[in-house]
Amino acid sequence: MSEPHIETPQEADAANARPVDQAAPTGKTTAVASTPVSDEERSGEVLLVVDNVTLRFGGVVALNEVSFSLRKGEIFGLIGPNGAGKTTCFNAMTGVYRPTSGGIRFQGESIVGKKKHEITRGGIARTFQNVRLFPEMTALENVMVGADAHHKTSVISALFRLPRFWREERSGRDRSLQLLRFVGIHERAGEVARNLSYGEQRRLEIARALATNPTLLCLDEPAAGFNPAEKEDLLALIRKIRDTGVTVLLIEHDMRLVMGVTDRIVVLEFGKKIAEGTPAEVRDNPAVIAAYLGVPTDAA
Ligand SMILES: Nc1ncnc2c1ncn2[C@@H]1O[C@H](COP(=O)(O)OP(=O)(O)OP(=O)(O)O)[C@@H](O)[C@H]1O
Repeated sequence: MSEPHIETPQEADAANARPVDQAAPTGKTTAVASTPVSDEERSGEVLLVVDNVTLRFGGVVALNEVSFSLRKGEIFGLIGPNGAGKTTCFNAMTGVYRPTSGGIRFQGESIVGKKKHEITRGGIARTFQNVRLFPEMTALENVMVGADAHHKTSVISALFRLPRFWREERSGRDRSLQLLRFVGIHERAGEVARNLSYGEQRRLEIARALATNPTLLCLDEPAAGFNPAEKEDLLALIRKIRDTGVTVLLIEHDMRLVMGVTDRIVVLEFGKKIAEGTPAEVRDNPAVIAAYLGVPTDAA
């Protein structure tokens, strides 16, 4: 496999700047009748609600009145052919794009219009389709950047290296090492990110996302470029993450992987939801089979 390009967070932000404007030229989201907050949302059983979301880029309708909800503790798959709107949906949920209309609620509260860092602090973390790490920083430092999202150290405390700064620095380091161990790359803690193998980089991204202490972890094609053995290991890691109480939302092209690990799945095609259900229900759905024509339907 060719050497992967590590997109730095700065490059990523630059790439994202234009679409935000395209997605919401007026800077305002059109109000549409939203579904009321349900008892299940209030009790925390339902974690995230995507409510009738439409998102346009000029003439392209990337999401067309899409609705679904995620239950606490499940592994949820978002699938669909190329260009179906999966990444756009992630971007709307994580504050990169603002829906043209519709609502998104997390733990019963609207997150439309919130900034990316506010959404991260609120409990939604994500990884990206392309690896995005600080290539010259060590694996440990990359994870500590994620842990920093929750630090309370003031600028004064950091500048003058007050005790609070050192306490947080130490606890951030310890937790980051634990997370590297959790994803299985602790032996590479001191290595700069660009020297890690592709698979290690993808695991590092997951560790960094987990460092923000998410309630919901969104993984955008985490198995892209993996061989079958690496995919099996990734499945085990995703289950292990869920077992710690984190809800997982997974975009994935590999049908076998999606079918093997998810509790429920939503299928998008041309920005529209065409199916929702358990892996078995979705696999047998004629609309899904048609959307994936060319992909063997027994791939699962
Ligand atoms: N920034 C953008 N500007 C204009 N159109 C965009 C932009 N981002 C996405 N689109 C369009 O929106 C549609 C949905 O794209 P999106 O990337 O969300 O699909 P996807 O399901 O994630 O596809 P893939 O599996 O190929 O990553 C596509 O038609 C795409 O060309």
